[in-house]
Amino acid sequence: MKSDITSRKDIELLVDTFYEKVRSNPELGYIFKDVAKINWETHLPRMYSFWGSILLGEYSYSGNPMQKHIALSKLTAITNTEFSMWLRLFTETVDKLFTGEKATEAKVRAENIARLMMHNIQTA
Ligand code: HEM
Repeated sequence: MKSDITSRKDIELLVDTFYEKVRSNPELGYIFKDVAKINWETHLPRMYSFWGSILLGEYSYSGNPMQKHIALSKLTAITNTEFSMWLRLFTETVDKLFTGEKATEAKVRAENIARLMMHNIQTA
């Protein structure tokens, strides 16, 4: 039976599963591989900290995601199409693995941040 997101282990499972999907997605994978040339060994722990801070109150993340995504959008198109796909994969991952208050919060926060990112990219 599925349960809620309650531990660092849950966050790591969520993030790992989500980025597995992202990496093999035709619309998103190349942005990470070819445009940002991501180092997964550093990116994944940053994302554990990001979601751990949002959902578990860890205070372990420091960074400026808005600035990073604006910079990225100058290198490749990041439009409603890419954001919709990102959100679809994120929602699918949360729903496949978890259920509960934190699981819902994860989806709501992702949607709100995505909306703000889109707005900032479009007006940058
Ligand atoms: C189309 C949608 C998105 C794409 C293609 C995308 C892509 C990327 C890429 C390539 C990076 C690595 C940047 C770098 O290290 O140079 C990154 C970092 C990051 N992304 Fe996204 N992203 C998207 C949406 C989102 C959303 C909606 C969120 C939050 C809910 C998010 C949160 C983050 C965070 C926290 C980082 C780490 C920033 C840091 O290094 O501190 N991203 N993203």
